[in-house]
Amino acid sequence: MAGIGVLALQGGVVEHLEHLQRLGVGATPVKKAADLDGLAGLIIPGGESTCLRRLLHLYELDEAIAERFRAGLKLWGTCAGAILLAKRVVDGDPGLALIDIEIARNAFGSQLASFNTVADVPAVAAAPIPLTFIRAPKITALGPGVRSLLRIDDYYAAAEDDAILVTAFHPELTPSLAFHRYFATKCGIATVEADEVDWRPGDWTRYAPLPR
Ligand SMILES: NC(=O)CC[C@H](N)C(=O)O
Repeated sequence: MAGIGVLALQGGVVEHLEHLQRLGVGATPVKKAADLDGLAGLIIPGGESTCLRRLLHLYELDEAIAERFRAGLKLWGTCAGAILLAKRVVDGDPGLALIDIEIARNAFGSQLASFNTVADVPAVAAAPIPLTFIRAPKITALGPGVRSLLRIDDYYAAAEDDAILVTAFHPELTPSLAFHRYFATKCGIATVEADEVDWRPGDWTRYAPLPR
């Protein structure tokens, strides 16, 4: 069965694998090009985008991912992963440069400006979704062919084209499985019913905002 890989060089890997497993989706850590064999989708996790860009190059995974992408591999970048997938990085160098968006790194300020919020994302789930932003970027412009999934204030927090999903936040660090289910569907992979972790806005504290 085709599954979904999680790039496992640096950053938030385990939490993505666990969310996929809760949905009954085959989940594989990807450390080298051969690990991409047979995958329908790849998640590029959050972490540190300059570090990830260098590691992708060092392990020759940048070329391998671009090649598989041209052959139909679907991609989802969360936070640093979204930065790596963007064609334009404000004041920075692009990485894989595969989706026509502009993105600004560290756009909320320092790590202390990390925060949780809750938003309606009608294309992804009927109920509001919890969102965790950690020294997050802002998606500042969308090219033709890219759709907004969530706009907040002056930025896009989630967007997609036909083959790539990008989120400025970290769904894998929340109790919600909605974005993982959405990406699995985009990859043509069926998910199991429910197993949605029960939560109510305001009562999930695992990643509460840091004290000032
Ligand atoms: N949570 C994250 O992935 C943070 C991204 C990080 N600030 C960067 O620019 O690489």
